[in-house]
Amino acid sequence: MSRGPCVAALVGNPNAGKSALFNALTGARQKIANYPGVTVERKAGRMLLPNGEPVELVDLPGSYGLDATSPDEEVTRKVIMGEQHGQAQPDVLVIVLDSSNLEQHLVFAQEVLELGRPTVVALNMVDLAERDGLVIDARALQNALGVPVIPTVAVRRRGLDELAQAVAEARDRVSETAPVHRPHVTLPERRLLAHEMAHGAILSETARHRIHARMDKVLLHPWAGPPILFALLFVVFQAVFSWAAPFQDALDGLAGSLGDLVKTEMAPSLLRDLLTDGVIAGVGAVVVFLPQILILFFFILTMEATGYMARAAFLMDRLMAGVGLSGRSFIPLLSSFACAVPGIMSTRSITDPKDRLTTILIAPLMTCSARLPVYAVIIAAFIPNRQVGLVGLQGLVLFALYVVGIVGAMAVALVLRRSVTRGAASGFIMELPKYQLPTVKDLALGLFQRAWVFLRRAGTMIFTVTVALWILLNFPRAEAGQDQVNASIAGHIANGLAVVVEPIGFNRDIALALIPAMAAREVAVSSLATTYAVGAGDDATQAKGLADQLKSQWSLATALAFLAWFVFAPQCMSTIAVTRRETNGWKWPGFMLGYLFALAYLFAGATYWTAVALGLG
Ligand SMILES: Nc1nc2c(ncn2[C@@H]2O[C@H](COP(=O)(O)OP(=O)(O)OP(=O)(O)O)[C@@H](O)[C@H]2O)c(=O)[nH]1
Ligand SMILES: [Mg+2]
Repeated sequence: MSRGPCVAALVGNPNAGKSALFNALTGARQKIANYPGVTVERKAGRMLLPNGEPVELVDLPGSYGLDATSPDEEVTRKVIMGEQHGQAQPDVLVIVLDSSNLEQHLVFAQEVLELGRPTVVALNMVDLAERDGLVIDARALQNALGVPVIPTVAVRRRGLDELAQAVAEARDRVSETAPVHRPHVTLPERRLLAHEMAHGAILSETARHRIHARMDKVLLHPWAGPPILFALLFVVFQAVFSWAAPFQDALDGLAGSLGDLVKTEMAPSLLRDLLTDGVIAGVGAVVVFLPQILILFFFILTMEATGYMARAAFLMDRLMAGVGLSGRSFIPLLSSFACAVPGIMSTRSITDPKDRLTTILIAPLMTCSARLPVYAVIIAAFIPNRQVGLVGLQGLVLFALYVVGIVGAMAVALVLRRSVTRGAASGFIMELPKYQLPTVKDLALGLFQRAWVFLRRAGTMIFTVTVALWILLNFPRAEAGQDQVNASIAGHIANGLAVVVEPIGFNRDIALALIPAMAAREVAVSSLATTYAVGAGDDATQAKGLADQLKSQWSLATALAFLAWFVFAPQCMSTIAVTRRETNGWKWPGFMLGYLFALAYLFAGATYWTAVALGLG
């Protein structure tokens, strides 16, 4: 028997709490959320056995069976079977069961047990079972399954020591005994057995979950459900603007006084200009949107944790089927509102390859959080902060931009499913997770992680690109009386590109911002801020903020065209890279770039000319 570090793997149905257990046992911070299909890759961490011995613990994507049909389930099967490259076969399998959903989860559990490997069972979510009025006899289940059964509550760290102890004992048995092979049974037989075992283990059941059933009746109602979802999203976008305002003003003020401080304390020099025009004006222009990002994620994380998000997927299933997608695409598309990169990765839970490809191709149309600073800067500058009836106009415009992205994605899906990714929509079965109140700790941790990601991007990529742009904007130096931006290298390039984008109403400054913004969309904001700061030179106009600069230099028609451009334009290197990885080649990322740029150009142009015709030019 090999005596390398012991390897244990967490296996089970989706949404059983595997990642929550993994985090609790290893101190990792894997994403957990209250819907199936969150984990799509294996992830290893280190946990300690009670005797202090380290064990490699592997978190796996949830699975319904070992005959893997989707790419993420394939990973689970391979790891369990020891066929995954670079991953030692687990010595111990930890089956994670949702105790309030026992019968269903016992089906896959039996299939894993039939492998005859050293196994322990974590009877997780016993708190939810109790809440729903279920009392479960872990002993009876242990006798029925023939392996140790440990009740756990991953999110409250209950039962963790006992689980670690059971893993240690199972691990010791590895070296002593040869594997016992269990008889192989068919799926219907497993279902029947699961039913019997679940009923044998459930001691009592009261009808406490009636409230939740009633909530589902309303929230999932074919007529009442969608308006509720719509209204909820509407509130979210109102909040993004109105709640963030005071915080954003404070940050804005801070950046302003920081710039003033540098200006008064340092002698005029290129370094001083780099600090004020590049770092503070440029990077600062992006950082001030942190409050908005956090408010958006507060809602997303809350909806995920409560179980409402999965209901939204259920509601959208019919609409998705209409354009040839299944409700399974909903979760990846939803994740893309945060960022298309994890969104595209989570398409691994989609079984049908064409379904999956279509979802990957339209994911960048979902409004990712990197677009928020771009939209917000333009909206704040050009859309008056007025009430229209009960709602604010700025929030309404933001909401509309999100809707245009979604409608665009659905239209593209419809076309793709009838051409390049032709095929029928596949059926959709998703178990609905239980309603839960989000824990303050998880919510705070999730927000902290988002803030960290955002600030790290600002400090690394956005900072680098902005400084590079500042250099290209400052050299060669302009002669007296000449415009510095026009004289610079960046200005020359921008003037060239401007010819191409002039027909859609874009000016030189926009052309200049679009190139560095290929790295990431927020860079458009920092680039504009830096360009205006450099262009203004040292005179009084520099005191003006970015919003005032935009207002004085752009027409409303140009601003609207710019917004339309960013709904479609594929300005994100990471998305292209992840698409290449997930589709194994350059064909589909190339296709994605082509069709999105074409749409961006078309829609920005249409917006511009319509606005001009309406007299907004
Ligand atoms: N109340 C309660 N909630 C739990 C427990 N364990 C996990 N959860 C919650 O259940 C949800 C699912 O947990 P995850 O850890 O993401 O589930 P998973 O098994 O990794 O799911 P996939 O990655 O989709 O396969 C999350 O909202 C967790 O906060 C528990 O013991 N009690
Ligand atoms: Mg998981």
